[in-house]
Amino acid sequence: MTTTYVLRGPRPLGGEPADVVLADGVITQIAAPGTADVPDGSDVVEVAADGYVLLPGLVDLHTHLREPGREDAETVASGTRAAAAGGFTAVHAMANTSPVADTAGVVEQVWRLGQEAGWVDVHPVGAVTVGLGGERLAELGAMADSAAHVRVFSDDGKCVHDPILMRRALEYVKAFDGVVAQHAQEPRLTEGAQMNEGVVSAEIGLAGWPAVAEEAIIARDVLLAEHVGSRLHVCHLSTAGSVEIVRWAKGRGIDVTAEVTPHHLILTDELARTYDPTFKVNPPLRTAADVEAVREGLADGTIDIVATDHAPHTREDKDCEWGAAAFGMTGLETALSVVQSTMVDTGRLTWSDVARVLSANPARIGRIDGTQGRPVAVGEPANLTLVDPAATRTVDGRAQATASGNTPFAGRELPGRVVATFLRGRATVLDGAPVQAPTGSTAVGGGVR
Ligand SMILES: NC(=O)N[C@@H](CC(=O)O)C(=O)O
Ligand SMILES: [Zn+2]
Ligand SMILES: [Zn+2]
Repeated sequence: MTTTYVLRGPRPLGGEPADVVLADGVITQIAAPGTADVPDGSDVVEVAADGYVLLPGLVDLHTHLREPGREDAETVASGTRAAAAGGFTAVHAMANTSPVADTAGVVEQVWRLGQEAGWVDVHPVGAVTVGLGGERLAELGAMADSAAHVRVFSDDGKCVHDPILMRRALEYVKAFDGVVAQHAQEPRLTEGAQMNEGVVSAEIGLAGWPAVAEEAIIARDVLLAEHVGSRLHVCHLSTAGSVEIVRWAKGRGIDVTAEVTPHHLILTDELARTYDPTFKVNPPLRTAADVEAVREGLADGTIDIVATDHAPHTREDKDCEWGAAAFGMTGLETALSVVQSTMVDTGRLTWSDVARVLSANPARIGRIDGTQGRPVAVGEPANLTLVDPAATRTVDGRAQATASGNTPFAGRELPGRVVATFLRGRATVLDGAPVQAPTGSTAVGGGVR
């Protein structure tokens, strides 16, 4: 018999308090506090949730799980456990593994590993080009038709810079309502780049990565998407100019969506002065004016989602001098807190907006909105996250569930704590801690069927 959970008094989407009952994988009751009928004779767990906010399970469109190939940095099991701890019930796993996820075989392997781990639904992203080489289109159709039902395609880590290939990819994915998620980085303008190009890079003498290297690709790609009538997603947008281009493109009716990472909502290139490679990331941390622009873009809907770009790296790849260190920072376990701190506690987003940018919209863009990113309503799958917004915590990299310690928030105090996460009614996190590895899940592949 499965456990029935009775959540006492949480505020769904930050609204009025209610009792919420989860049974047999779905939400079976939403009732006035104290009035929910508790079924007799079943295995019932009551969760005191006064003052907590109940959100739909979070969905990440951009996670690096590193398996296959770099299991020393993260595995599907460790990364998805971290995801559950951060309040997620689904993640899209980026294709820059080794081997690259550019065939039906590799995406099915990642999808199966996700099912076996059972922490969240894992939806593999397929590579756009063979081996992320930027020269030949991968077998997008075979990945789409595979058991993994791939709908998101990306060479993330690398930019699809050849305009002919980008055009063909955009045309190709239309056949199965897929999307190309572009890592927008003009390679020639960023050769040797180590950080944002600006006042700080000039002062400390690190090679700069200019905003125009991102903006030029986004401008090109929205025009290509318009030309071929396809769907484009912009990964980890980071500059004020990029926000303006996406705003213009949407105004023109172009089918473009965009994401911002938690770190680009809060951190700036001033942190490079520490020469601590924890702050080395692609795209680089930008200026305070850019941070303000991405917050504004997220608040006004120009930016559709927050995606973590969780990029775990081993100690060897990060504990070295800045120039030699890998690009990337972890994010699954701090994302919601950063969004609360920068957007909710500042009055720029409501909790209902948070549900939109961290659950409904990413599920829709990834075409998994049949099962994830659903409303908190009776009859819906019980994919839920219970958050205590009044809690504060000091981030301890070593105490996290991810196998890698490269969090940029170590030692920082952040608001909010994920108290519980439910995947189809089964608790993956309770009392703020991942619950013993669940045995397999009933995850279905992504995409519309
Ligand atoms: N964000 C990063 O700095 N690194 C990512 C690649 C990427 O997202 O471009 C990684 O795979 O490590
Ligand atoms: Zn990227
Ligand atoms: Zn990435």
